[in-house]
Amino acid sequence: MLNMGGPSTVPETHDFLKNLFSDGDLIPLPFQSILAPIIARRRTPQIEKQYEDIGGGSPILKYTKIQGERMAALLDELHPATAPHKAYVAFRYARPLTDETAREMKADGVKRAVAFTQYPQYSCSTTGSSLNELYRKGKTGDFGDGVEWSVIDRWGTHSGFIEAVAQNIERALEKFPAEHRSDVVLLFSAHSLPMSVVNRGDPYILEVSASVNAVMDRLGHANPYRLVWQSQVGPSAWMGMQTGEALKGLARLGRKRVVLVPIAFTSDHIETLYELDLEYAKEAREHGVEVHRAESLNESPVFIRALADLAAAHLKNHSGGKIGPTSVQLGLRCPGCTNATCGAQKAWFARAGR
Ligand SMILES: C=CC1=C(C)c2cc3[nH]c(cc4nc(cc5[nH]c(cc1n2)c(C)c5CCC(=O)O)C(CCC(=O)O)=C4C)c(C)c3C=C
Ligand code: FES
Ligand SMILES: [Fe+2]
Repeated sequence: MLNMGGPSTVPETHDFLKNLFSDGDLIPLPFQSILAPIIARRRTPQIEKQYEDIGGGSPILKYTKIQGERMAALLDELHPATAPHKAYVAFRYARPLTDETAREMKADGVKRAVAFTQYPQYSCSTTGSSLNELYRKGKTGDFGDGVEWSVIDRWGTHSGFIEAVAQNIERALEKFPAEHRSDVVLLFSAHSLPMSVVNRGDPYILEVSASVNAVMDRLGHANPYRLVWQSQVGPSAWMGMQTGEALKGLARLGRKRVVLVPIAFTSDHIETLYELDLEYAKEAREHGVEVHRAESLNESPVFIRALADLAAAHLKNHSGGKIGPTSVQLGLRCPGCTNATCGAQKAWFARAGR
């Protein structure tokens, strides 16, 4: 289960940020190995405070373990041919990092593995970075020899995922009086991307939009909605409109009932708990807006069932060389890609299942 991870405790914040700013697939910096520790150190106090404010750390490891254990148990029933199944976590910036997980899988003697991204929608800065890291460790044998790999690289319109999000929206809508419910604006919010990433042809904006469209179809288009973008960092241009500005704009236009919907991350993190709940919602309330947030998927049984369905269908179709070990879409690099690792990664995974 691939994801970025987060500091489980406040003192882990510095290492998390250092790993994040050292990732050239996420943030390409000149003199990266020199600049990354400097930027990380400078940013640490502010981000530590945010993790303190949300209860002393990121819950992503806790939720990923729960999701993985329950998914694996369901999979044993849904796809007994490949049982027993075991979920491992490989985070990009926090423990357990890929090399730690590789050692564990090697010690367990794993021979068949699925790289299952926990980002529903594909971006080269998120899933792409995790796959590049997995490729680097895989090709040097860190996971052991002769492991058959395949990849679940995106699933942003899977019906079980869409159903789980829709149910959480319905629960949030119930907090408004029945007579006002159909006026409530659904404000879908996803982590933004720098325009330099969008403009090289990254698929994330399209895929997040497809998720929103699928959720709205499931809800029968009963509410007006927008997709907006949050958490931009640094001075460069990022995809907009920004979530905070959108909330203020809606207030100005007299649209004072809003459900905020996190759509690109499956468990709580500082962006839901801090930015959405503490910053934006508080500010919006000051502008007279009633805001409720749809819960993150966290332990949603509908969502965990969706993960198991995805994995079962994948194991059925992508084992033993019947069809390729990855989706067709993973094979296409962004038209503007200049990162040689992306090409090598795709070629390696295309062979890894054969
Ligand atoms: C799908 C989700 C995410 C995308 C896409 C994404 C792209 C992206 N992020 C940065 C820079 C930073 N992100 C940071 C934290 C962070 N990012 C995501 C998710 C996505 N990022 C999450 C969930 C988190 C925080 C973890 C948490 O617990 O909330 C940070 C560090 C925090 C900070 O310093 O503000 C940075 C930096 C870039 C440059 C980027 C696309 C290229
Ligand atoms: S940046 Fe998208 S494939 Fe390299
Ligand atoms: Fe980010």
